[in-house]
Amino acid sequence: MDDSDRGNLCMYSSISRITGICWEHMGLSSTRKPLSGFRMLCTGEDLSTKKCVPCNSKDLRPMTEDAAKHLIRELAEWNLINEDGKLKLNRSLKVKSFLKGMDLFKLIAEVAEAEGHHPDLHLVGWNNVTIEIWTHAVGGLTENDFILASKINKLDVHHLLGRKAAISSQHDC
Ligand SMILES: C[C@H](O)[C@H](O)[C@H]1CNC2=NC(N)=NC(=O)C2=N1
Repeated sequence: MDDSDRGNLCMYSSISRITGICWEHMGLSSTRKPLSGFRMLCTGEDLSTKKCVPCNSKDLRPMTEDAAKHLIRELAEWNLINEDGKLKLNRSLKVKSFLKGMDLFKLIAEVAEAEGHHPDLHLVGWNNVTIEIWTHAVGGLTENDFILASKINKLDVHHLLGRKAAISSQHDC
């Protein structure tokens, strides 16, 4: 092991100690080399600058509830739900009209297509939108889901939302 590896090892072990969450809890592929491919445990802001990975990676597996509870703290406006043992990200918002709901879906769809990772979108009672995100390929949550949610938070959608929802979304950190 040369000096740079030793330095990386030191950095890696100190970071994993700080985060207290080993990276395999993050639902990342185990084939990534820890030293070179270590992905920092990110804040909501950092997540929006990351890119989703293809979900057909054979090593991808769902992250633990502890890891999800840690990451959700960085994600304003989103909730962690457990549906029959399956963890999902969930966000609800009111739109001004049914058509504004469709416009919101279109904006979200463009982000999802760019990431190759897709939410479940619901529009009920004409103006109630619910977004659910989980990684279908593994039946749970992976980092992809948090990245997509963080990028959705970045969308400028105030003009589409009902007054109350718009005010709360303006307080996004
Ligand atoms: C190969 C590609 O990664 C898969 O088809 C993607 C498409 N979008 C996806 N989106 C979500 N939420 N989960 C998946 O497992 C998934 N798989």
